Amino acid sequence: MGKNDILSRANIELLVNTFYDKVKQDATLGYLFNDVAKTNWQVHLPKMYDFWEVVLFAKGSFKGNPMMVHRQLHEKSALSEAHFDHWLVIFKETVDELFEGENAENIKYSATNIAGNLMYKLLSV
Ligand code: HEM
Repeated sequence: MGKNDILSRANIELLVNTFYDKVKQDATLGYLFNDVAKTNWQVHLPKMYDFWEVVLFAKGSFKGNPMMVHRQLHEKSALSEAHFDHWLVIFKETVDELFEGENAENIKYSATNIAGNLMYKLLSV
């Protein structure tokens, strides 16, 4: 039996929840959320559902400024290429664990582009 594709908001919620469950406990990334940003997960998770709904389905209501948020984070505690590479590994791994199909490929592709863009703007001085 193959897996299903990412087709709904509920699917995005599962992906995002599973991804951040790993990130929270991750040796490379966890402290940035837990100790540096002191993330309020009840706020951050719904924001991320909105974000990916806009990226994947071009609908929804994400309001935010990812560039500014990551720049502020970077100023508090330096981000490196290794952080972004690892973020992407966990993200792609989580997508592949749960889903399969055109949108699953699209979301990995978008994540790679956005990560590359953030990295370029934050890390190339
Ligand atoms: C080095 C890798 C990354 C780290 C350590 C990181 C960390 C964070 C943290 C700490 C926040 C703030 C959470 C809070 O409000 O407490 C955040 C917000 C966010 N991140 Fe990342 N992030 C990374 C990469 C990415 C990538 C690659 C994407 C998109 C593909 C992304 C999308 C977002 C979005 C949309 C927000 C919300 C921005 C807003 O509130 O306006 N992040 N991230």
